[in-house]
Amino acid sequence: MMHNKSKAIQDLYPDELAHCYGCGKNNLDGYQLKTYLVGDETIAHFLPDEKFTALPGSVYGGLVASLLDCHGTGSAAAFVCVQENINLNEVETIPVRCVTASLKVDFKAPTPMGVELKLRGKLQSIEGRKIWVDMTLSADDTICATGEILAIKIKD
Ligand SMILES: CCCCCCCCCCCCCC(=O)SCCNC(=O)CCNC(=O)[C@H](O)C(C)(C)COP(=O)(O)OP(=O)(O)OC[C@H]1O[C@@H](n2cnc3c(N)ncnc32)[C@H](O)[C@@H]1OP(=O)(O)O
Repeated sequence: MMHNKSKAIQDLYPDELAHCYGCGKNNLDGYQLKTYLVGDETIAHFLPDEKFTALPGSVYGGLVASLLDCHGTGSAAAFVCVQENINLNEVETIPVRCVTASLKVDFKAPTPMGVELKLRGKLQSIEGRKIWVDMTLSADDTICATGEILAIKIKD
């Protein structure tokens, strides 16, 4: 997948904060989701293994929520950097880390197995340490789930 030359947000997390099961580069058993800042939105792709089946042929909702969770915190960190004029192409590690305070998921359609899923994130607003991001998770051209996250920027 081409995402210009930018690194994934999660690959910029410092090693001591890169163990998340959903997106930590240092968690070899985890999903290792990769979120990229592309223009004014964030993108990630994920192909679920069959073990994440709910009903035959469809992806279990907990995985969908996990992907939105990790894409949301990564997106929030990226949007804070944009606001603070931090160029992600010029840093070795990202100086911002966000955790999930609240996550809302709406399941719109069954998420099919065997299709690469696409996650997109758009900044809704930033208020102090609070960052709200709107997300979609799609398979081909169908939006299977939408998500809204409130992420909190961790204090230094
Ligand atoms: C130093 C390093 C630490 C290590 C970090 C590990 C990072 C890696 C982890 C990787 C994770 C990967 C991703 C994952 O999976 S993260 C895993 C799931 N998330 C968690 O486990 C987070 C658990 N919660 C907390 O740790 C704290 O509650 C946090 C850090 C979120 C805030 O506690 P903190 O003491 O910092 O701040 P605050 O309480 O003053 O709140 C701040 C503002 O936010 C508002 N608010 C809060 N909650 C809600 C809510 N539910 N709805 C609406 N609003 C809410 C609150 O009113 C306030 O607003 P205002 O009054 O200012 O207007």
